[in-house]
Amino acid sequence: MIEVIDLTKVYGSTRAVSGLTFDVKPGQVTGFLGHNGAGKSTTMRVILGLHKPTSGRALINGVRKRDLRDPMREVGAMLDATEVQGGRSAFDHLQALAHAGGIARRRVVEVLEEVGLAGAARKRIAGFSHGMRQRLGIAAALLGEPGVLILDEPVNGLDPDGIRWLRTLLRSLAAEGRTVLLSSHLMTEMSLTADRLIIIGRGQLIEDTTMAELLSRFQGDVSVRSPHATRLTGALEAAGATVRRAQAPGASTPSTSVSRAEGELLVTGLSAAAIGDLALVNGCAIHELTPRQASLEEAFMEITQ
Ligand SMILES: Nc1ncnc2c1ncn2[C@@H]1O[C@H](COP(=O)(O)OP(=O)(O)OP(=O)(O)O)[C@@H](O)[C@H]1O
Repeated sequence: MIEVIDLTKVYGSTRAVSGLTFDVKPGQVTGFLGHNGAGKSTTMRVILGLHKPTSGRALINGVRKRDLRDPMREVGAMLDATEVQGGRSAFDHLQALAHAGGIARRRVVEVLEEVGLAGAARKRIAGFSHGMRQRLGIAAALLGEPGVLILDEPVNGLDPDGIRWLRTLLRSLAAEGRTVLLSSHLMTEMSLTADRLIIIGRGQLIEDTTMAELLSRFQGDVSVRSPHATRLTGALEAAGATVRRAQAPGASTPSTSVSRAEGELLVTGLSAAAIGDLALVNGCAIHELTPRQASLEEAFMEITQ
């Protein structure tokens, strides 16, 4: 469990975080979203005791990070995978961390296997790709099998296999009852991974909700295909709908005119049922009528505008 309570962090003249309050509960993956500079990393750094709050508190399992009895077994984090010194091997790096945290050597072997770095364990980190460094950072976070995981942009640099692996891993860790907080700018991936969302802007809370609730609030559009697109467009607009012509794949500019040819229309402001009824009344054949849910990216952009 993570609790952020009325947290403010000021750097010189920059108010990075301002009166921020939220909880991150166990058993779920919680996504932490915000535009560049919104204050996500600052919040994570304060939770991890790396930066001192200007006011307010951030607690892990009810206490400040520095007051945890067995920190490596209680919280694991990856903030910036590029910070790791490159001279050592992956094994030596993790072994040093394990030694400092009183963790057995066999766990180092295990975790290297878990993150897919067993084959590169003896290689110098300096020669690692960005994705390998990310995997190493995740390995370090998992070393103590902690109940709380905090990961800042863990997906960066991972290949599609790696992204899928991480998604499965984080979901299974949450299913075991762990607390998982992760930030990412990759909205599609976030929508596949997170159950809850904390969205911040300019250091302040904008949303603290579930993924399902957020998406249900944002009406998607309805995709309509009709050989009578022009007539149908007129009828839909007269009923108050907004109609866009779907862009053909590969087209560089959106088409604003509706041709007489069969075309896909994207309609907002009317339900699929209302569109079907209007089409019937106006004698327009319908070849497809598909409600589309708003994407997390669309919802995020609308909320944070
Ligand atoms: N150590 C620091 N000293 C001074 N200003 C800082 C420091 N760390 C962050 N800031 C400032 O605080 C604000 C919040 O930055 P932060 O890195 O927390 O945002 P973020 O949401 O993580 O952004 P990004 O998505 O770009 O990583 C920014 O204006 C940033 O320039």
